Amino acid sequence: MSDTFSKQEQEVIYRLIRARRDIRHFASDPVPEDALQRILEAAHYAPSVGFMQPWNFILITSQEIKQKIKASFEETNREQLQVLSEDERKELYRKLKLEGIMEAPINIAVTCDRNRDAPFVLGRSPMPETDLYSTCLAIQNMWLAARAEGIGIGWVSLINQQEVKQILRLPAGVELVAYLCIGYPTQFPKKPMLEELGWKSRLPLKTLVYENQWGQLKTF
Ligand SMILES: Cc1cc2c(cc1C)N(C[C@H](O)[C@H](O)[C@H](O)COP(=O)(O)O)c1[nH]c(=O)[nH]c(=O)c1N2
Repeated sequence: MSDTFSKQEQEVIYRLIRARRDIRHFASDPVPEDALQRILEAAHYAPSVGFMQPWNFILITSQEIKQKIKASFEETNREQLQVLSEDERKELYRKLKLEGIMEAPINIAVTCDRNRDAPFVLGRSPMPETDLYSTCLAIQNMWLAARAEGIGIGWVSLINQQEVKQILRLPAGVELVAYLCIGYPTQFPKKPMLEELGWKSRLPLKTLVYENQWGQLKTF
């Protein structure tokens, strides 16, 4: 295997990054086992603090468990609606579909075992949350690999974390990082749904790059 990437390969990765979407509408077609295996392997190749590899993946297909998670979503979503005060924004929020728990053929809970390799994880002590950040990197790898396979992933954080930890019987020290819905999407929209529906737009990159902020620097 060559250790350089051709122009064509480079284009593929940038196209993939832009084409990835958060998916809430799923078809009922099952996810092939070999594709799921590749997606999980992609996750497992993520970088991690001290090479800790703190993640685990809980595959959920049980209707009963999904229903319990969906109930947690519904309650949390109702609470969030109450937090919104402006009428217009509230109306828009009400229209958003923010999960596909029951429709997605597989749900995956991604966890972080904070005690793995304890007590000494190289590089974690000064920034204790780096094990959680590592787990998020694994999730992004999954998201991209799934997109390459034509499979969609939707992240659902509108759930009660403690309640879901109990439903999934996570042991002490194991944190729930993400609850994901996985399956073939009805479509991959060109833009984020929140952008399409006018909730929020993508910020211009140049407003986020602080060039020469210390004055004396000429170049980065
Ligand atoms: C940590 C975290 C948590 C959530 C999300 C994402 C991430 C990274 N997103 C998806 C989010 O709305 C989406 O990524 C952005 O709107 C941008 O859209 P694309 O992902 O580019 O399609 C998300 N979406 C949703 O419908 N319900 C949810 O609860 C969440 N929660």
